[in-house]
Amino acid sequence: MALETVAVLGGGAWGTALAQAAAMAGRKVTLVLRNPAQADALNATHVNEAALPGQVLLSNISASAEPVPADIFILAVPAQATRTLLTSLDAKLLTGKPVVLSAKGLETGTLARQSEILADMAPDAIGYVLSGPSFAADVAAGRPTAVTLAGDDASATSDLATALAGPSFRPYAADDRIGVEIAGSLKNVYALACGAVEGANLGASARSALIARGYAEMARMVHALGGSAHTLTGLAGLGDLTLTCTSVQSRNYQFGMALGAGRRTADILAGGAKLAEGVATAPVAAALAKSLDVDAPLVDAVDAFVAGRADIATIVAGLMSRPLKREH
Ligand SMILES: NC(=O)C1=CN([C@@H]2O[C@H](COP(=O)(O)OP(=O)(O)OC[C@H]3O[C@@H](n4cnc5c(N)ncnc54)[C@H](O)[C@@H]3O)[C@@H](O)[C@H]2O)C=CC1
Ligand SMILES: O=C(CO)COP(=O)(O)O
Repeated sequence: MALETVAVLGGGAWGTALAQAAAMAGRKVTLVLRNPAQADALNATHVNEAALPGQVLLSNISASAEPVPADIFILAVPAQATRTLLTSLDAKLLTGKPVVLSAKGLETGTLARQSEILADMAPDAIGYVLSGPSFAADVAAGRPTAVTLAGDDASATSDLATALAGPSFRPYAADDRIGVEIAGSLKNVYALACGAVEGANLGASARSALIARGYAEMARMVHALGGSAHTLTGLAGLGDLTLTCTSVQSRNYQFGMALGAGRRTADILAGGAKLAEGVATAPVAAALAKSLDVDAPLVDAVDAFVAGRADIATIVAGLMSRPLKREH
């Protein structure tokens, strides 16, 4: 199958960074933005000022306000917008094509993973998921980055990884889409918690405890959904969990810091906060855990905290007074 041309749908920070990665890999890339003026400006300046200010994009990237045919599609809109985006597309465009899902979140209402949304909306597309420790600014600037790319067919996934790999962007092929998607979605929820720990000055020890117990919770969820907990040892699991849960560069971590410092979710959102996927995913993850009968005290705690149903002192007291148990 030809893997020469790439259409990236979604021209925010991550879509722009993935367009740059694919261009560095030698592909001919079209970045599809919904704002025609932004597409024109990108074509004129080779900078997507709204998404990655000052970052010069390679010349084999062009922008379009209309979806174009391509050998590879990459979807890079927020998790809650993926279904809307797919609704607006002619599904025939994606028939038989690899479609790389790069959003990290679970859908409100349906509890769906991104690949479930794709299967629903474009059943003839071939779904892959890409996730791992990778800030858009790092990827776009050519700083070394490694991610997981998971798909059902091992040989086709390796070919796709090769088509997207460049000197500074290294996708590792994998086969567990469930594990990768749950890891990418839940790490944002735990990053809110870890940011809150920092915002409330609860200490680095508490943050590491959250990371480790979050990892255990993630493993229970992946197992219950039929994925492999082993996936979590990789880039999409351990890699992204540690990055997002320890870095103030993470938007989820920043949102958590604001909550931990005493601000309310509605006020932070009203203040024009950057996208923090964990805010929408926390209640969905809590509902999913409940439906699977999975014990998920941290997801439940973040859900309650973000929704303003409990303050941080009450949440910490609740978590610390749970019955003692064996670690594994
Ligand atoms: N920024 C980063 O470092 C990384 C982001 N991601 C994930 O990528 C996804 C997107 O994040 P960002 O690009 O960073 O967010 P962003 O806020 O920078 O950009 C989102 C873009 O999606 C566009 N959009 C929203 N709804 C749309 C629709 N219905 N149709 C077309 N375009 C639409 C917006 O106009 C905006 O350009 C999120 O799930 C995020 O977790 C993953 C890895 C790294
Ligand atoms: O997913 C990311 C890094 O891997 C980006 O995290 P934030 O969305 O929290 O900035």
